[in-house]
Amino acid sequence: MANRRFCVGGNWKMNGDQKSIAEICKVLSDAALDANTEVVIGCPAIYLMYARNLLPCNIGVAGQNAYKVAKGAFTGEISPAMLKDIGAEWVILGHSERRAIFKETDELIAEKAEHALAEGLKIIACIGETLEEREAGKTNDVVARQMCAYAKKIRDWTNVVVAYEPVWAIGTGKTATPEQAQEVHAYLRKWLEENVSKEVSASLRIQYGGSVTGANAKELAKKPDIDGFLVGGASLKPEFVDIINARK
Ligand SMILES: O=C(COP(=O)(O)O)NO
Repeated sequence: MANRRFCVGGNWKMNGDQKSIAEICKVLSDAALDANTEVVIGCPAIYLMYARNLLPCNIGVAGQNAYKVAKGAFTGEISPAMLKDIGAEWVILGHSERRAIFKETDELIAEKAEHALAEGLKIIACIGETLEEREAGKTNDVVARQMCAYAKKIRDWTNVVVAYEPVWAIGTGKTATPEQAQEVHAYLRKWLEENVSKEVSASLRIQYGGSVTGANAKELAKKPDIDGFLVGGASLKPEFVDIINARK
């Protein structure tokens, strides 16, 4: 396996309340987690400080979105500076739900990435194709287009993790096979080498996301270009510990 620290993110999306968040934070705090795996929790913004105070410091917390400027008249938005101010070290950007439901464009997401990095946050930059795009044989074209938009704004990839999340696998139970996921991850590694640098291609962690569970994580984790996961539904359950320990 390449020398990239395995990184597992939980994306709680718009789920949870104080009681359930305290419960899952206790499960994570009490669990014997693989010290070689970096763990990041993407918590709803309103509960970030609460989760930050409940989780041990070896588990990072992430916003699930942030705007492209530090402050101003942007009702309802939050900024990377605010995330940092309350102890969040990460932000998830470009999730397919932000793209599909909230109509975020490649360009806006890339501007958000640029600003979040400039503010000192680490980012999980999401990409992924729809079922229609895959069935039309356009998977590589789509992820290349999305990566190109990020690459126009990202100068230093040190604090970037990319999450490849095929939209057709998110929340559907139709997980990409390890071979399907590895094929796209390998393509992304090649794209990075050709369009960014050999060093970034070798060092950048690429997470897989889309119906990852405690039952399928180990097989996915065996693939050489899968460097972790971005987990939705299963990150709200105790089985998230098994996913974190997939390489243990
Ligand atoms: O959206 C996802 C994946 O969600 P699921 O694990 O529920 O498919 N990660 O950001």
